[in-house]
Amino acid sequence: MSVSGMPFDDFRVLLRELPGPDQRALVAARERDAQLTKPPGSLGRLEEIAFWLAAWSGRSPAVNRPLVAIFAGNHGVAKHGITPYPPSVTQQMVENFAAGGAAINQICVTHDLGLKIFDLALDYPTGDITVEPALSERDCAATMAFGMESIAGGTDLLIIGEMGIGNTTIAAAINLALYGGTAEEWVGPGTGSHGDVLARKIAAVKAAVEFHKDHLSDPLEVLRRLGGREVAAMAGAILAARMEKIPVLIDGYVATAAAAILKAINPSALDHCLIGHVSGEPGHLAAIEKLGKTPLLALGMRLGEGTGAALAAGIVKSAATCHSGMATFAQAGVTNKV
Ligand SMILES: Cc1cc2ncn([C@H]3O[C@H](COP(=O)(O)O)[C@@H](O)[C@H]3O)c2cc1C
Ligand SMILES: O=C(O)c1cccnc1
Repeated sequence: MSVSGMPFDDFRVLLRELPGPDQRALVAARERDAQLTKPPGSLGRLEEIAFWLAAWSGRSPAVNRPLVAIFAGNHGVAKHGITPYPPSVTQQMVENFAAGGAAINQICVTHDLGLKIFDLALDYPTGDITVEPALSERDCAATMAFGMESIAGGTDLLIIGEMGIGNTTIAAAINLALYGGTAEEWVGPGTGSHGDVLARKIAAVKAAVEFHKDHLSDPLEVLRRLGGREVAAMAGAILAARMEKIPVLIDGYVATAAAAILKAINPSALDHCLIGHVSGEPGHLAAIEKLGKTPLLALGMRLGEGTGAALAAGIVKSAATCHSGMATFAQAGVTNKV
């Protein structure tokens, strides 16, 4: 927490002074790529991914300790009947993650990814954003700091996921606050909100942005007023990864909204991130385009938990392995183009 002033001050300073890409590692990766036994460019986006890994890790592309970090939180706005499942499912799914029974567990097994779950005061839902801020500045800053600590055990590829019943409503409110448009454009079914439930979801997002409208020009205020603990922690984790030279894969609609807060403060804040997939949530593609990104996968998934980004981690691992493991023309005795 800041000793100098308000709790957000330290984050404002960090976000002003973000480290840039490592040009030496980038040049070295481009030089090696040109020697590998393939026509130039023939590995398409895999080559770009290898360069991105080099630039943002500061070394030769490698993924040896990928980590899926799932942040879980509960939301006061859920009391408005905006989602078909009760908030108790958040804790139950945290237990399911621990027991190995969720989709994300199986994807982690498939691609040999580490998995850590961070549950954030699940018995204390955030404030109801239609009538009060989700979090105090102190709570929001402390939760961002907690998210920053999530990578302390070390990783070389961070995959950001979440669990929190009601959090597609939160993500829609953040997007409406950051980008404008209408609530209808940003609200989708989430886990399956239709009919009256969907109408209440749209109404809650409208009411929340209307209630806080005089305070939304500062993205950190958008985060604390409309966000949630898992959203604040995801923003902190993405920021910490930048400071520690760890490339990041972002998952679906909710994780993208957390990332958007950082981009709104510093346009270069997500240069070390790729969007793992475009989810089935209708507003996700527009939200990704606002970040100037192109998702790696489009599989019609709409689950969260980091599942889409974890699948994309398999592609990122392949990009690193091709780059580091392929033979050069000279090594293999293959004739290069004349
Ligand atoms: C069993 C179950 C497992 C999940 N895993 C992720 N989510 C996803 O659904 C929630 C967001 O959707 P909404 O805004 O409609 O509540 C988040 O917890 C998200 O991670 C799940 C939801 C359920 C019900
Ligand atoms: O895209 C997501 O992140 C998403 C979609 C539906 C439900 N939960 C998460």
